Amino acid sequence: MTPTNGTGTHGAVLQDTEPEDGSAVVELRNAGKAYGNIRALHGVNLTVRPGQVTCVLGDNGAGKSTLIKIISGLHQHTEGEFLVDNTPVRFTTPRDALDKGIATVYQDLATVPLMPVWRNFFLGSEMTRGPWPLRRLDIEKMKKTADHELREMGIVLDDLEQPIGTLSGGQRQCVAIARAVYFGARVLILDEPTAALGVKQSGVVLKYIAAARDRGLGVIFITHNPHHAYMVGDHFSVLRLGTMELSASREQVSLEELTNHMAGGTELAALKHELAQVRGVDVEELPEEEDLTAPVATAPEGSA
Ligand SMILES: Nc1ncnc2c1ncn2[C@@H]1O[C@H](COP(=O)(O)OP(=O)(O)OP(=O)(O)O)[C@@H](O)[C@H]1O
Repeated sequence: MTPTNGTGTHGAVLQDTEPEDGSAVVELRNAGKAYGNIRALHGVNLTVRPGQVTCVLGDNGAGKSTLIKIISGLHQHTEGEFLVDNTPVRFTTPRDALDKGIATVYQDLATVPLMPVWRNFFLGSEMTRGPWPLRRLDIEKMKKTADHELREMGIVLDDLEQPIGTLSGGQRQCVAIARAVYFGARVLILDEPTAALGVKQSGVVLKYIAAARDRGLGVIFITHNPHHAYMVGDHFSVLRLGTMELSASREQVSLEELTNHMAGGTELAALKHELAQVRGVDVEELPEEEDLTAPVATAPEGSA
């Protein structure tokens, strides 16, 4: 269900230009970004299609935040092209991205902890009723809609009146995902949604990432964790020091290869060698050196 009247202007606006053939909604072609003399991102190719999860992996400082900021309208690219629905764009504010249906769920979630769940669901896009100047918040409708939308995504909460701050981190992520879906996002950018979560909670969030994908959204899932990425990903892009080191579809890369790539095969092999010299450190569980340094196929450009 999508919003009709009275939902304000802050949610992502549903576009009626959904590509029918699974073609790219968002595409970066040789894109890059320099902050003054610092080149944070260079030569990056990324394709986001409806109904697919594109995972962007990378260690600290790899350029993940810079990439998100370009797509979500916080920063502009300084190299290459950024296309939405095959048309080159240059967003100047996050509002431009939202207008194209690109919603970002940041790690801090921008919620008001003491406000009820339903109130946070509509924060900044409240439903109202009655004519001006007697217009008031339509509390009943907001509660009912939030409840319906959360259930549609398979999220069942005991009480929507409870302050959102009392939910677990995973539940809050799920509410944010359901909210973006309701407000008509076509592309959902998730900034390390499982980073601060335990195993069970991460599983719950991964389930809703899959639910958003099944509802036809293109998802960009930013993560450090190759295991989480592999559970839901259709395509994997690994950034290292601002460049894209690997771009491969699920068929082209195994979890083991992805993990080795993320770990930085050569560095980990060197670390294993060093750790082997330290008494009391068991290096048996680490992969063999030849596995760590084995090259992984990089998909040809445009095969995303
Ligand atoms: N506003 C800025 N001004 C100057 N340099 C920046 C700025 N933002 C990021 N950088 C640099 O760009 C590079 C990429 O940073 P970015 O934050 O995109 O990486 P990241 O993969 O998101 O890292 P993390 O996981 O630690 O957040 C880093 O070397 C960083 O120091």
